Amino acid sequence: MGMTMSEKILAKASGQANVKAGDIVWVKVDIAMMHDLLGPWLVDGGFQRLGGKLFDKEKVVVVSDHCTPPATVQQADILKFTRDWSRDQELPYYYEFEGPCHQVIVEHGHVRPGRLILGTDSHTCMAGGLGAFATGIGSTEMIGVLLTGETWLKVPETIKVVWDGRLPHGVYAKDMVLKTIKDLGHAGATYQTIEFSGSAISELSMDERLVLSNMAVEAGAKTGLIEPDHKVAEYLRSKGVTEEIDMISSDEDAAYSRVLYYNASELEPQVACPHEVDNVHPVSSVEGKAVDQVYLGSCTNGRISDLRIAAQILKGKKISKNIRCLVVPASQHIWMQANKEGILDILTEAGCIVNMPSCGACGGFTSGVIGAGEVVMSSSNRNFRGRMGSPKGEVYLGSPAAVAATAIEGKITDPRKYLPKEVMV
Ligand SMILES: CC(C)[C@H](C(=O)O)[C@@H](O)C(=O)O
Ligand code: SF4
Repeated sequence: MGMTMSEKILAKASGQANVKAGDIVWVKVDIAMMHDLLGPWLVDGGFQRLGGKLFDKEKVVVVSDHCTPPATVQQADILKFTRDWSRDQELPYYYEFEGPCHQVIVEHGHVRPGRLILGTDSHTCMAGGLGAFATGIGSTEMIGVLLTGETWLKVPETIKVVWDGRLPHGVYAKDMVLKTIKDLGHAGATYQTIEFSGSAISELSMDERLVLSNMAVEAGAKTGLIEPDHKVAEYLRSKGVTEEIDMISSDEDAAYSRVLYYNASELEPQVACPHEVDNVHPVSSVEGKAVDQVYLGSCTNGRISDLRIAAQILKGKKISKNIRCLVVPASQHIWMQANKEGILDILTEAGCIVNMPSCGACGGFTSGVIGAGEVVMSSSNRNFRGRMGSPKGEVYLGSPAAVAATAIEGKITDPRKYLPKEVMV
């Protein structure tokens, strides 16, 4: 019997030739990632009591992103603690104010195919888009990882999600993943890997693939894997990675717990409605719902291709007078690229506010929280009660194109209306 990508990565990490779903394995961790909110200030007590010595500082990456820029004194204190701790531990990889950790660790080349990456954040699974087994762990568990570089994991079963065919104009990876989560349910992949494959997945850019893996956890999955290919290899080379790339793939005869098949050409734009990420409907059934805020950003959909699509839609137009539109590039690097391409000018001329790269508005942590009764159309990944501020607010999730079209009308809008065929991507 062959092995899935998950089984292969966990076999390697546990120093065995073969493992199978259900096995409990001791694994060596390639990258331990923490962010400010669930990082040093939470782990340090236990870490110091148990010796306070990192297993390998080259393999520990810390990113301050949730409390940036700090909106309260407590957040500023957490940020200071994180910065001081990273300096005291002489960490070579501490990033601050650069954007959400998942994007930052991809851009800095920490994410590579075949690696085992554990992070104190549920969307650590995004790194699976490059073929790494990446998953979130709690801060207490992270203490053990920091001290020993090891932990145990149960090898997950894998659900294969096959998307063949060609995506229609105006339909994106976000729509694919929302549809997949609708069908799986928000807990339908609990403790399993989702492996995305098929011709529509191979066609996707790296930016778009990361959307799928990012949201795997929204169906409860441990990680969301995509087989690495030449696009991943080229991306890593462009980031200065010179070592051999592990082009890992699942064996033909690997065992899957479930296989779902989709034809991408039949997909329409999708929207996740309050207050569950699997409450997904075609945009046509929620069109016209008035919103107060539009949010284009996050580690899910704040990348350069997302900002380009929004700029195509908003160029020469104005956002509705009834709303505010927050644009948050997913990293400083993306911010600079968008600036070079004139995208930030287009968006600000349309009336959007461009905020610094951060988790702030996405999770209702710093700037951009919503009040009771307010409705948001967001390009992010979660819409549970209170996600972006008041529990009496409502969050709808859609693609960046749907978000940009909604900004123009002030109500949820089918993006295809604003994407004439010749400029659609
Ligand atoms: C703050 C943190 C617990 C959280 C996560 O783990 O995902 C956040 O990043 C989110 O997106 O909700
Ligand atoms: S989902 Fe939002 S809050 Fe969580 S890491 Fe991504 S940008 Fe930050």
